[in-house]
Amino acid sequence: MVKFSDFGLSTELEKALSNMGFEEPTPIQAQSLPIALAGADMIGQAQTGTGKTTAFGVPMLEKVTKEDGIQGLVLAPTRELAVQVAEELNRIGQVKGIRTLPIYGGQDIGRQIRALKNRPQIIAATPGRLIDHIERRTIRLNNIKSVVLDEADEMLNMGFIEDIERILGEIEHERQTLLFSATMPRRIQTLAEKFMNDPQIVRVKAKELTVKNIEQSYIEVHEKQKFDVLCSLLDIQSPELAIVFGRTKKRVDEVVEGLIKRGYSAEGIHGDIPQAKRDQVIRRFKDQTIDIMVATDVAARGLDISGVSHVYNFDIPQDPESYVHRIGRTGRAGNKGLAVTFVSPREIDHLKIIENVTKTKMKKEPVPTFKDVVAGNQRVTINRLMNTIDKNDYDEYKRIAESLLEDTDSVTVLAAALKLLTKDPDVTPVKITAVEPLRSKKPKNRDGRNRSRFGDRPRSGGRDRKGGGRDYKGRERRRVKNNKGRD
Ligand SMILES: Nc1ncnc2c1ncn2[C@@H]1O[C@H](COP(=O)(O)OP(=O)(O)OP(=O)(O)O)[C@@H](O)[C@H]1O
Ligand SMILES: [Mg+2]
Repeated sequence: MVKFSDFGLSTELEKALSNMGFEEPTPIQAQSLPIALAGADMIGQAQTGTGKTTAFGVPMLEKVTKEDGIQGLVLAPTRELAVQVAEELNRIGQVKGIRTLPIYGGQDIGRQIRALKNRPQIIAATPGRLIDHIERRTIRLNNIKSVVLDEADEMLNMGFIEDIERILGEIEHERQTLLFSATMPRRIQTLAEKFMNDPQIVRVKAKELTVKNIEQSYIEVHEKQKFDVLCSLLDIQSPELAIVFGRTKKRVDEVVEGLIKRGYSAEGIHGDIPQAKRDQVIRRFKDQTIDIMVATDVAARGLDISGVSHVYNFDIPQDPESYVHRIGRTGRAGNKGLAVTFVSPREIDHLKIIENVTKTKMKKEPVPTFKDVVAGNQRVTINRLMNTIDKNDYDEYKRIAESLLEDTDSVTVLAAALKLLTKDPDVTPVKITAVEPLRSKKPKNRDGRNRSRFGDRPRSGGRDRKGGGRDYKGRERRRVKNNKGRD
């Protein structure tokens, strides 16, 4: 068995990893640590939730010193991911006194400039905001020793290539470059050839692109029925935490509104929601104040939130990569997860393409019936009742119970109590604007050029991660002109 102590790590980092409860390295960590620690450039591909952050974080943290200013740079496609990577690197790097600062669009730039005065050694950034800082000369990259492109393929999808070229152009001196993702479309090769120095490729061998511990199924459902089916599944499966993915921002807004109307605690996240609110939604989801997060693909990549037991694709994802990353928000670090994808009858071909590329098969499940929902709600009540019995904290009710049982038999009392406790299926009317089914196309055109014909996705790779007009004005204007703007 490989151990973290096999890699000659500094005692501080080895201790940090054991403090985090990491007993042994995951396969991607075991395979990439020797290469990355030796200083080589590397491309790492491994399934979602298998510890890629630590696989690149540890070599970077070993390389930087407390002095010398900013020496490590991680680029990530979304703001939430930049924040999360910074948190993880801070947790590991703390013992060595290494600080990582997240730098991302939508957050007050003055606040970031002040935070930079604390002299972090590592920056985890989204490309757009980093360029703002480079232009303002508030971040200098002349001491960078190591660069990581996390979710590199997604940054290409989003049209960040020019930004990345520009950033790496600022770091032309000798540096180590690492590139990580769960999916590696061929276009990555071009990026690697251009920016990396003879990179070694580490692929954790797996038959499927998705992890085994996620149970995958699909339900063939007409567009108009989707919302009711979602509510039925939420009642039947009662997820600990669930992420519902929708195709567009409007879709996300409408689903959130509908869920709230029917009494679920849900909030949405997409590119038009102000960053402060986005941060709040993630926080509230993490601490389980809300238990459903509805999102566009902005939340599909990299997010590691423990307790996410279910992923629902309210709309089938655009491409197989998106599917892999979306469902990968559950079933992380060896935990189990369940992913259900809604497919309208005309989208079955598209589903087959996803199955072929990911080399998986989704199990077809029937549309749940009213009876299933009632049974699901009853199960929830019984679980609650059993939990209460376990807690043994109901002495004050015992006397009332005894007096009730003097006049009525126990089965009747219990049945009435169960009925009272059990939620009726909520049929409050909810209207969700219908969208056209996704037409299947050969998945070869992934550069986003044709995306506008699907739903209301913006043209030109414009997934959905726009900075909301808050970024540094000059850049925002230029991006609008270039028709690519996010972050
Ligand atoms: N060696 C380890 N032992 C146990 N848990 C680990 C280990 N390494 C990482 N983890 C945990 O596994 C979870 C997933 O890690 P991480 O977010 O790095 O996955 P990932 O491979 O980057 O996934 P994605 O492709 O979705 O970005 C995290 O909660 C992390 O703390
Ligand atoms: Mg990751």
